[in-house]
Amino acid sequence: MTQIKEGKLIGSGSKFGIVVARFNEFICSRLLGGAYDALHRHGVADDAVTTAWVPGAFEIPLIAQKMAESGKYDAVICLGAVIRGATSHYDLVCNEAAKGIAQASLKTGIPIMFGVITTENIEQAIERAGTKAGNKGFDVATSAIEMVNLIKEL
Ligand SMILES: Nc1c(NC[C@H](O)[C@H](O)[C@H](O)CO)[nH]c(=O)[nH]c1=O
Ligand SMILES: CC(=O)[C@@H](O)COP(=O)(O)O
Repeated sequence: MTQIKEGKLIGSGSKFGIVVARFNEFICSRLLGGAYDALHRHGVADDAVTTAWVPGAFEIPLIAQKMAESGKYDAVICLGAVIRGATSHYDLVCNEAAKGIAQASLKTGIPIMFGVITTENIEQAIERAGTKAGNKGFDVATSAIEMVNLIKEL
């Protein structure tokens, strides 16, 4: 019985697109740094990574899908930070970003990783962007490498 438990964490030879939101840039720049760190530590060449900035998380799915459709990337990493405000806008942005990213990945067959943190307040976002709760950008980039290698083994 063949069992593929996980993709290897070998990034060399693979190409990655990154879509990062400018909204809450203080947080997103740190998520991006974490993603770069993970890719570099796992052997991904600097020139194998292309980063596109978008206004906010709501715009991530479109650019992520364009990157995935281009055939230039083995995986796309999406980074953003949606922090709840005083209205229901938070819920709409979170839901559409998550739904759009998932749909783009299934439509294109390319791993499009959900690295958009959705928090109740700024403190929670800071905790997940390189402090007490780690760096979600690092985590999602590592998962991207695993998914690329897993697909190669199927
Ligand atoms: N409030 C946040 C937003 N809102 C902006 C939207 O994402 C979008 O750019 C705008 O509605 C124009 O289409 N975006 C975030 O990434 N994070 C937020 O907390
Ligand atoms: C998550 C958001 O879009 C947020 O910044 C909007 O804040 P508000 O609901 O106070 O307008």
